[in-house]
Amino acid sequence: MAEASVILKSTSIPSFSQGPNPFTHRNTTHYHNFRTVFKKNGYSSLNVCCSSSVSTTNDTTRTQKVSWGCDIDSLENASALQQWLMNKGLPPQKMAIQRVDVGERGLVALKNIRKGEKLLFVPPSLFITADSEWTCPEAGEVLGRYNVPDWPLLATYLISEASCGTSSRWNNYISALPRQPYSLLYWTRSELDRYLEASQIRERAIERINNVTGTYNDLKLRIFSRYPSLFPDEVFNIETFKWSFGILFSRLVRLPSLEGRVALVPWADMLNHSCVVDTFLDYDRSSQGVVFTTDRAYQPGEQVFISYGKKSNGELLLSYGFVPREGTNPRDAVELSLSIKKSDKCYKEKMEALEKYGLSVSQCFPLQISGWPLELMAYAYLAVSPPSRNKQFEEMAAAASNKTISKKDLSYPELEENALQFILDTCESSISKYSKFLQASGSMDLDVTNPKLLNRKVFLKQLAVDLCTSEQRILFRTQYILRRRLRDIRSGELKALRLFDGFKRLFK
Ligand SMILES: C[S@@+](CC[C@H](N)C(=O)[O-])C[C@H]1O[C@@H](n2cnc3c(N)ncnc32)[C@H](O)[C@@H]1O
Repeated sequence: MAEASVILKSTSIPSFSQGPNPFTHRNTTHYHNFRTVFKKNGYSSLNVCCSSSVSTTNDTTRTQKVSWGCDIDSLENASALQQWLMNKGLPPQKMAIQRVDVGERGLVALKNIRKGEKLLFVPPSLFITADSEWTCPEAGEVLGRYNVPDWPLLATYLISEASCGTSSRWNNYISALPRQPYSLLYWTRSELDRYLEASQIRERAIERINNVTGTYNDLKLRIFSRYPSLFPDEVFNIETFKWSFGILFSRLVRLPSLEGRVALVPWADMLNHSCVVDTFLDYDRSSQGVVFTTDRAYQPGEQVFISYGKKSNGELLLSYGFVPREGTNPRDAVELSLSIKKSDKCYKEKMEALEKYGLSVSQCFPLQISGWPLELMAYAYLAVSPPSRNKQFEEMAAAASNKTISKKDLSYPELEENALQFILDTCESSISKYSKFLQASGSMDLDVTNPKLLNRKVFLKQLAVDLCTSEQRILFRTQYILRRRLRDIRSGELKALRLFDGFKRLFK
């Protein structure tokens, strides 16, 4: 099964458009306690309870107080969901929703499951897609007239259905969704600045929050404000949009066998992620349902996992709100931001060359424990190139871009040492930012008097500490490799110099 397609995909939503954005994990038992404390103390920044007076067809329930979703580990709502799904055509399952160590609730094997077995078989009548029927059809018609793309449409649909309470056919599903999905969408700007200052994920989170806010503002301006009786502020507001986008980021599935269509697939979305598992959800034409094929055997009582895709810890935190335990994610990566110095004599020429290939003077490249991409080295060559190299600027910029098929494996032996030193310097300055945060984190936020706030801070800080520790680990490894390579180059040069001196003396 093609990986990119089957992941529970995330998307950045630059106002009404969607750009896929890949994702992975494993054992995160240690978060469980934090989450439990966090929830038990009742913190919820998103108290999405609305009591709105809306007079649309079929809307008496909208006038009642509606609570959206449930506590993340609520089994009561989950078993009602399971029962409802069975009544609506979900075939008998070899798994059941249970409380689990990794991921709060998950699907646990009831019987022996073989490797290579197909599971789930969720029929299309149970998917939520952009074509699903609206309990309030007038609202659906309006969005249809405005050609709202899938993501904002589904976000609005979820809110609309949630506000319809028991009149919605999805009531059981929505009641079992988490009231507050744990993604970075729910972090405030000051929390992002405080806890994720060292990590590039902070920028991604800010961008995502801005995209969600921009999408909501756009919908409000163009549609909601024109039809206030269909889309009242009390129901369709930024808080509820953050909730619905949080649900989409953490649960929406892209189905490659249905031309990459996106859908919420109840039941399938109770599966948690593992980095060591290599199986994804997809639509199976022969059985006409969403399935996945196990890549290992499970015994009764064991939690069954899928993969959300090959994602770094930062990407998992961004969309899913968890960080795998250190060293367990082989796809983990950290973004290193390289920049051309303003004082560079060829700053303008280099900038122009980069812009030609869709890059900028400040560019991020992913480092992994196993190494760095060729594009990063090409960028470093450009950054350290003297003016005499200006004929090669374009070639370097092209190789630094992943948008071209030009030769990437550039070799400029005379520039190599400077290029590696440039990457090392950037890497070390990034390491020191992480060290500063990790050292300060021990004493951070102990002064909070409000216990609910304290729990939230402890929880978010722990996530940030775990993320920063894993990202710093990759940087340390990169630092080690760079230092070794530089030492080899320098000792090779030294040898050559000694040899040259020896020859000189001989000829004298
Ligand atoms: C598709 S849902 C899976 C079902 C979810 N556990 C539930 O109870 O609704 C994705 C969410 O599950 C949790 N999750 C999934 N895999 C996890 C893992 N390996 N460790 C911790 N949490 C995980 C995260 O909260 C994530 O946002």
